[in-house]
Amino acid sequence: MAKIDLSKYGITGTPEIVYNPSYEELFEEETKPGLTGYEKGQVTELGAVNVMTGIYTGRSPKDKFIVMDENSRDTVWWTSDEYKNDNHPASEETWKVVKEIAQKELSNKKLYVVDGFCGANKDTRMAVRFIMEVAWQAHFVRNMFIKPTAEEQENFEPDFVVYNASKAKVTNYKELGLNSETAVVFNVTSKEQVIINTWYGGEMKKGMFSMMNYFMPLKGIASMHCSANTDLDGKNTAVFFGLSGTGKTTLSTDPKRLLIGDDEHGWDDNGVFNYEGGCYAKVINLDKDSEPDIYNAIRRDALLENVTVDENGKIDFADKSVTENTRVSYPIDHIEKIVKPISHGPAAENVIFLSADAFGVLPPVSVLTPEQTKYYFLSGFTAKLAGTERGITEPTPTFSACFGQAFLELHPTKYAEELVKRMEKSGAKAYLVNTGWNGTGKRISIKDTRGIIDAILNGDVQKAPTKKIPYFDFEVPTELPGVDSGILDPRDTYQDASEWDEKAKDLAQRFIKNFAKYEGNEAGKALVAAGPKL
Ligand SMILES: Nc1ncnc2c1ncn2[C@@H]1O[C@H](COP(=O)(O)OP(=O)(O)O)[C@@H](O)[C@H]1O
Ligand SMILES: C=C(OP(=O)(O)O)C(=O)O
Ligand SMILES: [Mn+2]
Repeated sequence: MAKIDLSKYGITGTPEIVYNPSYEELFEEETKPGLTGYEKGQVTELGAVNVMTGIYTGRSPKDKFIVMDENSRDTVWWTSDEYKNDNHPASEETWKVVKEIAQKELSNKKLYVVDGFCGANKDTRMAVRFIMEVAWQAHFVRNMFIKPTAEEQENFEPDFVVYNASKAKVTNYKELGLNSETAVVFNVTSKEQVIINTWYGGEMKKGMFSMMNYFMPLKGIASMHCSANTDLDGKNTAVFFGLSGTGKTTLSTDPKRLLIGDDEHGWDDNGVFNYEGGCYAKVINLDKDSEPDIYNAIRRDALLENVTVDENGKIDFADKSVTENTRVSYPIDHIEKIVKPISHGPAAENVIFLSADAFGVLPPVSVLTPEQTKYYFLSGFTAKLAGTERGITEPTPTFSACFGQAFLELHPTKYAEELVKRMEKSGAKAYLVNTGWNGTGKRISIKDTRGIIDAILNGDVQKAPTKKIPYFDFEVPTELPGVDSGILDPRDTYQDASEWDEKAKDLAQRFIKNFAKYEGNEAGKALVAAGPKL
């Protein structure tokens, strides 16, 4: 095993480094007798280990900062009064201080170092080195990132380094211009990330996604917050955009298709490729029968987070006393039907926008025109579901540009441009699928949504009779095999269709108001006609 010297990262006095541990070693480390608190892993009845991630059980977007320097100043899409987002600027002085806090925290102790790739394509992937002091965090990144081969490991030169100092705090955060004792800070020039005072694994995973979202579009590659799969011949790719909890992982894991990836992808001249080596599924109320493949992926080497487990290792997936954002990470090969050995498929032919509409207005499926595609992609209307972000405790309607605003480092129009360019070339069709609520007050069933996805992917939706939905001018099918026809027009799910009408007008108004931020230029103004009208 290659030796590693951490003094070049300003980390000194390290008595022991567990470098690129095997799954066996990770298991030993995270369940070692004597571990206490949030470091302690518990073996469950399914063989997977469960850990508690502490106070932070979801991302903390208010604590996300990017160093503003000569490279980032004119490229990063900074938060502003006109368009608030999660790209808060940090000064170079602040960077110096937070990096020192991390170096100090990580010095003089036993550490875990894991190397992995972000991006399945050799030409454009990022080699990432994670340095941390908690064993299960090493397990998490081993699951989520692409594992180098023995030869790649020998010659591993990191392009990017992540310092995870989850046990440290930024005490003088006010004078540093930070938001709290917790900080997640990126430096796109030195290519480093520092994490302080949060243990949530998602900060490492979505952190590197944010960095891919910075570097990939600058190379002309579409960078997408989506899952992806392809047919059993590996020829007919579909991508599923959606904010957290809208169904990317659930719906892309489909025994009739080969999974490419469940969350982060690029689309270049050769097609759609995964950034990751694993999946990160929500497990709240996980049901063996409606999500059998995810359920079966929960075994030895998978890592559960914040799930309620009794002293005998029995799991209660229904319990949300810690958080609704209970999770499992597993290497992608825990799913049987996957593209191997490289998570890659040809250019997408179907592009699906998943929106979990908490208002119950959007039809379960709408066929979008090319202009509507651009409008609804930039709008990114959906609900933030409970738990994934700090402070969100119930489904909260939001406009999250490109269905992943929290991870966009460039202006949303850049992602739209790259996506549309790729879609035009492949002739991809686009659909808006509501995986959220309707007039029944309940969430649309996974069974109905799966039926809708099947109909999109096998072409039935193109043959179905359709009608137009007022205000939005959505074209919706009125009958689809395997789907309850009573839900396809959302008005039919209300006791009184005028209730839908009221809500629809309100939602249309919200779209119009939100889109104003794109109307500053001709291209944005031209799209208004594709949006809702009152
Ligand atoms: N109609 C539906 N379609 C997809 N998921 C649904 C639906 N109804 C309920 N769910 C639940 O919503 C959650 C979707 O989570 P997940 O697929 O992990 O989202 P993402 O990968 O987009 O973050 C799962 O817990 C799933 O069981
Ligand atoms: C892990 C996250 O989301 P997703 O469910 O999209 O993977 C996240 O937003 O922190
Ligand atoms: Mn997911």
